[in-house]
Amino acid sequence: MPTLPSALTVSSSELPPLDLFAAIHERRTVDLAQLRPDLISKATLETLLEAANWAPSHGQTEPWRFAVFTGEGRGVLATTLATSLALIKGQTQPDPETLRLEHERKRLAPVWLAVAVEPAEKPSMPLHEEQWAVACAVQTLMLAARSLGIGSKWISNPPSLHPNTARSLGFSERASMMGVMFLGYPAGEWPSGKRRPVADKVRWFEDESGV
Ligand SMILES: Cc1cc2nc3c(=O)[nH]c(=O)nc-3n(C[C@H](O)[C@H](O)[C@H](O)COP(=O)(O)O)c2cc1C
Repeated sequence: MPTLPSALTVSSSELPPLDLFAAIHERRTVDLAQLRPDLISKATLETLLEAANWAPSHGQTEPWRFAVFTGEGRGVLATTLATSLALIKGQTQPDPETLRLEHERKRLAPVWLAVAVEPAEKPSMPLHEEQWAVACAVQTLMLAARSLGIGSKWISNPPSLHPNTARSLGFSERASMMGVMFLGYPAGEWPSGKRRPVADKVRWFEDESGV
């Protein structure tokens, strides 16, 4: 089993962590319907958040903010997202059926996270750079999760980005949402992935010899 820095010691995963390149290639977005109901321990979640906290940020602003929802706590996120959806539709409150469905959906994954960006006051950076840093943190978290056999999905639908969601979940006045995520152990095979060739996305400027 590879040695991990002490802050990243795995306390609850059943399998040895995947190495970095395997986790990169095999990280896959999983669907809610593909998850086992198994819980993810708090120690494991702390390991994943600690990994995310090592993302880079311009000016060391560390603008990533997370809210974690497990167990009954998932209901807080469900009610918040249903209310944000109602506001988007010009209603003041969610209708009971939407609320019920949202709560049901939240119970399909053992862990949900809300992801926000809180731009630093000083040094002041362009918002997009702060958002890029948060995206780095999310990817780090998803790779660490994959390494421990945990699937993930990042969702950025309108309710997850709505200002009501940020305020209701207690993020600061300066913060704005970057979506929600869920985590869970997949029930069966990992979904397979596909990418167009990287060569189509890269131009090289180099010595004629190619070295
Ligand atoms: C910034 C971001 C936002 C995303 N938002 C959604 C979303 O709202 N709904 C969704 O179904 N998938 C969303 N995804 C997941 C992508 O659909 C998924 O990453 C893509 O299909 C590639 O699959 P893979 O993650 O298994 O490689 C998002 C991914 C990223 C990076």
